Amino acid sequence: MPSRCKSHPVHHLPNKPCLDFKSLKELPDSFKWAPLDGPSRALELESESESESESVPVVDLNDPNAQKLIGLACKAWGVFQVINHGVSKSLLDKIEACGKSLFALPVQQKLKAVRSADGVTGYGPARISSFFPKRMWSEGFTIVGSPLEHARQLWPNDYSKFCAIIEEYQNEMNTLAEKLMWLILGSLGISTRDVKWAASPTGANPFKGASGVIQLNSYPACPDPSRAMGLAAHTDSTLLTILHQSSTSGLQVFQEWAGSWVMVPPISGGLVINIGDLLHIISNGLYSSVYHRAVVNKTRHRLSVAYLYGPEPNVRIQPLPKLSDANRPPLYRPVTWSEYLGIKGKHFDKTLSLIRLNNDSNEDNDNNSTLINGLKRGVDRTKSIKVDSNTKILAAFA
Ligand SMILES: C=C1C[C@]23C[C@@]1(O)CC[C@H]2[C@@]12CCC[C@@](C)(C(=O)O1)[C@H]2[C@@H]3C(=O)O
Ligand SMILES: O=C(O)CCC(=O)C(=O)O
Ligand SMILES: [Fe+2]
Repeated sequence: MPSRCKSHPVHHLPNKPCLDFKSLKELPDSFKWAPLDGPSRALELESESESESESVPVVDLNDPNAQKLIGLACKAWGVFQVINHGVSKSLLDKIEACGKSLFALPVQQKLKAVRSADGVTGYGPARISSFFPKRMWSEGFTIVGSPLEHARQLWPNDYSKFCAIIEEYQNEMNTLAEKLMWLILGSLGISTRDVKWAASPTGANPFKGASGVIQLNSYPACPDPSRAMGLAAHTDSTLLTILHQSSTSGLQVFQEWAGSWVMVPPISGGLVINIGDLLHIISNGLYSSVYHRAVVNKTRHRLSVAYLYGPEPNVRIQPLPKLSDANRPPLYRPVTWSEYLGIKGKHFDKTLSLIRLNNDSNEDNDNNSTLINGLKRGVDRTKSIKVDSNTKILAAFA
C-alpha cells in the first residue's frame, strides 16, 4: 500500500502502550488469556510427529505441477509453504537480522519511531490489539513505502543499511507475490485476459501499482506461554501474505473442517503463503482467507516478517466474472483495498460479511460447498462459531 494511501485508525478499546517484556518475570493479568486450545507450546510440538494429512502443504515452485498443487492447497487450507521461490536465503537472513536489531533497541529508543494514532508506519502493538480485552505478547514494526524517517530516529548515525535491506526485500517480495498471484489465479482457470480489475485499462499488467506492507513481528520469550497470545486469530486484509518465520515455531492456522489449530513448522529458506480476504473476494469464495494466530515460547524469542500484498489502493476488487454466473452469483460487492482496511479497522472479522451481497442463493456457495472429510468447509462468515475460548470467529459449518 503506497504511503499516499490514508491510514485507517482502529476503533475499539484504547491502544495499549509498549513495554519492556524482558523486565516481566511473571505474566501480568492484563496478558492472561483463557488457556489456549490446540498446540500452544511450540517446543513440545516440534518433537511431535504430525501425520501428512494434518500438515500444511509444501510446494516446490520448480515442480512442473506447482500450479495444480497450489490450487489444491488454496482450496483445502488457504495456506501453503513454498520452497525454491527465488528469494535468496541470505536476504531472508538479512531481514531477520534487521528485525532482531530493531527489537533489541531499548524501549525508549523504539518509542521514538512509534506508530501515531492515525498512522500505519512505525513501532507498536498489532493494530488488532484494540479489539481484545487482553494484551498480546508481541511488538511490531510496520513499514509502508520508505522506512527512512523512522530508521533515522532509531539509528541516527547508521540507518542506511536498514533502509537498503528493506528496499531489496520489498522488491523481491513484490516480484514473488505477483508470480504467486498468477499461479493461484491460473489454478482457478484465470488468465491475464480475465483480470481487468487492476490499473491497466488493457489488462496488460493487472498488478501494476500492487504493493506490500512489511510487518516485522517480535515475540519475546514468555514466562507462561499457555496463557499468553502472541498475535490473536485473524485473517489478513490482503490478496496474499508472504511470511518468513525465524527458526522458532509459533504460527498456527485454523483448519476449518477439523475445527482445530495446526502449527506451521518453520522450513529453513521456506516461506508461508496465506490467502487474504481480497483473494477470497475475487475468487468469489472459492479460496477462503485463512484464520491464523501466533503463539509464544517459554525460552525462545521468535521473529516473523510478513509481506502483506494488495492491489493499488483505489482499484475496485470484486468477484471475477469468470468465477460467477447465474448458479453462483457474486458473493461480494466491489470494494477498494483502502475501503476494506477502513471497514476492518472498525469491524475487524465481521468485514467480509459486511460487504457480502444479500442474496439467498449465495447461502451455500462459498468455497463451492466443498465437502472435505465429509464436512462442508463453510465460510459464510455471517454466522459465528467459537474457535477457541478467546476468539469468536465469524465462520460456520452450515
Ligand atoms: C495493510 C495492512 C494490513 C494490516 C493492517 C495494515 O494497514 C497494516 C498492518 C497489517 C497488520 C499486520 C499484523 C496483523 C494485522 C491483522 C494487523 O493488526 O496489522 C494486519 C492488518 C490486516 O491484515 O488487516
Ligand atoms: O508471526 C506470525 O507467524 C504471524 C504474523 C501475522 O499473521 C501477520 O503479520 O499478519
Ligand atoms: Fe496475519
